[in-house]
Amino acid sequence: MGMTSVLVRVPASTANLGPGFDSLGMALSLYAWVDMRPSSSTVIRLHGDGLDGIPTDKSNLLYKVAGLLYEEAGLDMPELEINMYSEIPLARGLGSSASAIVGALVAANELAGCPLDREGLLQLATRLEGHPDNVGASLFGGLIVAAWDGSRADLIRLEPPEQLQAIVAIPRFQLETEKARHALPTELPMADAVFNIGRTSLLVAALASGRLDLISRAMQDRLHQPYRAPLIPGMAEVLAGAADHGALGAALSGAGPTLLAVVEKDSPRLAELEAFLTETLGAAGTDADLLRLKPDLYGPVILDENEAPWLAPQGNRKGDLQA
Ligand SMILES: Nc1ncnc2c1ncn2[C@@H]1O[C@H](COP(=O)(O)OP(=O)(O)O)[C@@H](O)[C@H]1O
Ligand SMILES: N[C@@H](CCOP(=O)(O)O)C(=O)O
Repeated sequence: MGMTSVLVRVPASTANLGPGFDSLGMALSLYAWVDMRPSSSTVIRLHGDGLDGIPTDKSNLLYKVAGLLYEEAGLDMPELEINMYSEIPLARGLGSSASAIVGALVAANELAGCPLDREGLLQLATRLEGHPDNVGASLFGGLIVAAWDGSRADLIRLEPPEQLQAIVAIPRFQLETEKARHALPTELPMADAVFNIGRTSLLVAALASGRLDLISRAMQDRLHQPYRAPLIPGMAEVLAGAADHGALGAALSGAGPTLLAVVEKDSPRLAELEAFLTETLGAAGTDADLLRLKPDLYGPVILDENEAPWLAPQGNRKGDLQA
């Protein structure tokens, strides 16, 4: 017997972490909330202005994903009342679509009496998103290393180093993941493939063993970032200079346009790094908003329905870390 209503909070994610294209991801302390309950007719409410333009009829992603969960479980889907609020900006490289997919899957799974375990949810979510890095991070929290062969995802979750935090610079324009994937070549030189295998392996080992000193070199990439850089004015300069301004490493977040700088907790150079990010992007004509975030360690969390953010006015998001 399932629950009669479910409110779930799901973290954003940053995919790739540089070289780990479609394989590495980290959950971030920026969230989406999905509430789902059976109803006499289907109603979808999107709260706040962050989800403007998203349909609220049965073509909505959340509704369709809930339907797939019921289908996978071999159950009839009831009409649903769905409410969602999100802090995760759309199409900026912070996994908004993955958080919506994971939120809808977890909520529908709870309503249906948990026919799928988390592993089953990962397989379904990866099939829907097409790559496991964002959905894996949103579903498990922390750092994830994943592989996908088109039909099966294998994933290991790692605890992020305690000292690791992040600054994201979010440009004020959208870049659909699909468009940023079309910028990629269909073939790569062998030397570039070898370069990425070395950096990805080193990055996973550095993160697993807390070798923060290696992160900057391990986050280099030749597989996707050089091809996506022309889509984001100032990106190449940010990636080249961030380590000189106090970052442990820097990468394009997911398919962009957001840029991720990994920083050490309590670093005295955060303000210097933020000024560098804003000025470098600004000089290239890219206005961006900065957030200080932590890794999210939990993935989806079921909350009491009174904790829905649409029940209370939202303040402006400033990020989690101390200035
Ligand atoms: N809550 C939601 N409901 C419906 N569709 C959503 C929701 N969140 C995201 N999406 C869809 O996902 C798209 C963004 O996904 P994508 O291009 O992969 O970028 P990202 O995942 O980096 O934000 C949006 O333009 C929208 O079509
Ligand atoms: N590995 C994918 C990640 C896309 O992430 P998103 O947050 O931009 O949806 C890619 O690099 O295309």
